[in-house]
Amino acid sequence: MNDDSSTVSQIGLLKQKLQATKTALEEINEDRNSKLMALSQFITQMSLACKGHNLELDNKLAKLRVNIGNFEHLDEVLPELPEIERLLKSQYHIITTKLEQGRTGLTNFSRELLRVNNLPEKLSREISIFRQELSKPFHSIWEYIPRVEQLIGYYEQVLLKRQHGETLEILPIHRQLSQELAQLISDIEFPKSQREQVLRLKERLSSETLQVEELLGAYQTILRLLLENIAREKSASQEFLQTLNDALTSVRDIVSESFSQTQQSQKLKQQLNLEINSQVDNVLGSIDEIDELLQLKQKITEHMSALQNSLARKEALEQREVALLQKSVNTLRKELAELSAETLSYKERLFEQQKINQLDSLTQLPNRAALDERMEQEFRRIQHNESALWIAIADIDHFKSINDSFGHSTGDKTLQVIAMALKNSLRDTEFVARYGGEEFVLLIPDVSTKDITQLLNRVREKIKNIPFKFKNQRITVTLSIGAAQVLNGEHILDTFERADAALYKAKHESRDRVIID
Ligand SMILES: Nc1nc2c(ncn2[C@@H]2O[C@H](COP(=O)(O)OP(=O)(O)OP(=O)(O)O)[C@@H](O)[C@H]2O)c(=O)[nH]1
Repeated sequence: MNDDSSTVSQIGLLKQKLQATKTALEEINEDRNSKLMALSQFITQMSLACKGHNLELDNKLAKLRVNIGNFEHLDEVLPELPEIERLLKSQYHIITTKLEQGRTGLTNFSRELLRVNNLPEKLSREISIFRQELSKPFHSIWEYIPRVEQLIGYYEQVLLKRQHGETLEILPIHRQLSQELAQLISDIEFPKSQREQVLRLKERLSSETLQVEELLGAYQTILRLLLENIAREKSASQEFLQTLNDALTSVRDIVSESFSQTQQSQKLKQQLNLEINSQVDNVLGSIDEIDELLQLKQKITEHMSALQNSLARKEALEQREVALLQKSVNTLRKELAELSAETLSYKERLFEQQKINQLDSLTQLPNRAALDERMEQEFRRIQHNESALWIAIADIDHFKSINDSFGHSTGDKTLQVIAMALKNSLRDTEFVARYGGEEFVLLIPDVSTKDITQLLNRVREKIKNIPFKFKNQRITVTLSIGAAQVLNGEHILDTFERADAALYKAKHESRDRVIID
């Protein structure tokens, strides 16, 4: 009984141990399975991260993932591991090299961005800091991507700046080009209809706030206006030439028609003359031959009626000739009247153009071309009647400072006021032209050496007394004037040189004065 009971208790104990072992085994299995599951998940993540870099590695990781999920195939996993490890190492090396290359690429690209002209200071500073940060190596692709994004952002800012032109600062070369264009515009005479637009353009070209795009636009506009003018002038000339050609063609047709008609009439007349002569001969013959008075009378009457008939035909022919001639003359007159009207209007247009070409568009004073012409005329005149002629060159003092302090358009208005004042201070026989910039040339005939100083000082004082007020500031504008008289035997251009030298002296003797050579 005791043996039995001890056996039973041992079995019970063993049962308990077995149960405990079973439970422990189940726990081990559970633990193993959950670890394998975690490992499988890790491999899944890893294969996702590596996917696409290396096909062999992708396959191996996929197989590993499947085998790890299946305990029976675990021993197939182990031999694969060293190979997977090798592939992973090589992949790491490849990625590190690529990241390094990427970092060099970003560094180079950011350097190029920094070289873009006129980068805003803030952007340039940001890119420099970015470049400093790039000096540290990247450890993963996740560090690389934000850098690329950052650099793209900088690039966008540079592009935007270019597109909107917000900060495309105007360089000295642009300023020089705009000054040259403004000067060119001043030298070209535009028709009245375009003057306002050209003046506005000129104002913008001299403005401190001029943009590069505006400069390009100005070039484009001026070219367009010039082309329009050339086309208009060309078509006006073509029209005139066409009218002239048509008129000449119809004159030629009329002349040749009337010539051929005259030739035909001439032939007919010759025939009629022959007829008339032979009829007169017949009359004379009959007088000689016929003695019988009655018979003679009859014969002569016959001849006379034939003669009358021929004379009437001749008269009709001559009347037709006169009528035709009259018609030709009328047609010719009409053609010539039309042609002369056309010529007159063309001449007026040419005259208008010539006037435009000789006027300075800003001040409406005669320009340099007009001055050259007038100097030649005056020179011829004084050689002919040996009278006096003075050339005076007047230059506004420190004009640049007016532009600089109050703006170019104030400078323009000042030039207009001074031009008007100069014109009004001269007599009809005297002449003033805008020579260029802030320089004016006066041609003064028939004034003695004694009076010229007084006259020019009066002009100088007149300008000085103009009450200019810019930005509520009273400004006195003065002139320096140099003058010379054309001497006997001297060419007028040499006189001009002397007047210019006198002006130079006036400028160097503290300005606001007249110096006579
Ligand atoms: N507003 C305006 N300025 C002009 C025009 N033509 C020339 N100028 C300006 O005239 C100025 C002439 O300057 P400078 O030659 O240095 O002479 P200045 O300042 O008058 O000095 P001085 O002649 O030595 O007394 C320049 O700034 C030109 O840009 C124009 O049509 N309009």
